[in-house]
Amino acid sequence: MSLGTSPAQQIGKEWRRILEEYRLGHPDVTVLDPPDAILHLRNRQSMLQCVADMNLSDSYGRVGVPKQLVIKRDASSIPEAVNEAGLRLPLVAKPLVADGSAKSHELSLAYDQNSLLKLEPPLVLQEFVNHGGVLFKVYIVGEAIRVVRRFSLPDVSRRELSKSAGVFRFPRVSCAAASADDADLDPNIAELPPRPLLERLAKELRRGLGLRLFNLDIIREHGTRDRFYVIDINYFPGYGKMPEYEHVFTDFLLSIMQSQCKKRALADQY
Ligand SMILES: Nc1ncnc2c1ncn2[C@@H]1O[C@H](COP(=O)(O)OP(=O)(O)OP(=O)(O)O)[C@@H](O)[C@H]1O
Ligand SMILES: [Mg+2]
Repeated sequence: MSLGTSPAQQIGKEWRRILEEYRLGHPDVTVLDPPDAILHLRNRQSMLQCVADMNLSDSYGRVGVPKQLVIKRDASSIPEAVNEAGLRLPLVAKPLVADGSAKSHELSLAYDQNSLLKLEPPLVLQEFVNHGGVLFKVYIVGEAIRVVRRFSLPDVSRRELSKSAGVFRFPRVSCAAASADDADLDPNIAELPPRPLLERLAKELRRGLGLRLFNLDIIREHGTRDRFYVIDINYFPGYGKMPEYEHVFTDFLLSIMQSQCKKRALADQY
């Protein structure tokens, strides 16, 4: 093992080598998404970079990422780093690595400067954006897009913030959160993001990430109609929760087969 490489990274490398060897040995096998592009989503900093670079803004709305900061080590440096970066409390602390393990989903909300010292790097600190307690899960399967509403963390008022202190560890919201589709929600918050905006976002992300099977968590900033933030992107999420998943997947796989057949037919002509 080379110095500076963790066992997990080493296994990851070995796994990629095996996949690459298999791909080269079996040119007829279709690779849906390349392993390197998938790995890009395993780090909460790099996962949102594509959205940040895109700076998507049109007449339908604006899509960005919450202001964030990466802390690699040393919790004692956090308060100063937060001040320098101009991040406003409360902050969501997320483990830097998002590898699907239970640990990587242990998120917390830090309300005050002192509580920042209790956090455990490596992590990403993200400004908490009030969003009316509802988030949108946007599923991408090739060209197809499906959106569902989910309950999320409630807003934190200025008054509440001034009275609160400490680190609040919160459970995995997406597991507990039932569908918010039938709930009696504020229509301004519950309204799905405009379709044309989602289509542009999905198209740019497919291209930028080089992936076809992923989902994103999007929130609408409270008090706005058209200000959106992407807070999370996952590779191959639980598609069982996506409406019409059987049809969407069948169409996706069929379209891939058809384009492969066309390519082969063209290659045979020459
Ligand atoms: N910047 C933010 N502002 C407001 N709420 C946030 C923010 N980041 C995360 N949350 C809340 O925390 C929840 C979990 O965050 P996130 O999706 O990043 O973590 P996760 O562990 O990858 O979750 P999962 O994989 O279950 O979706 C979100 O669903 C949302 O309710
Ligand atoms: Mg999420």
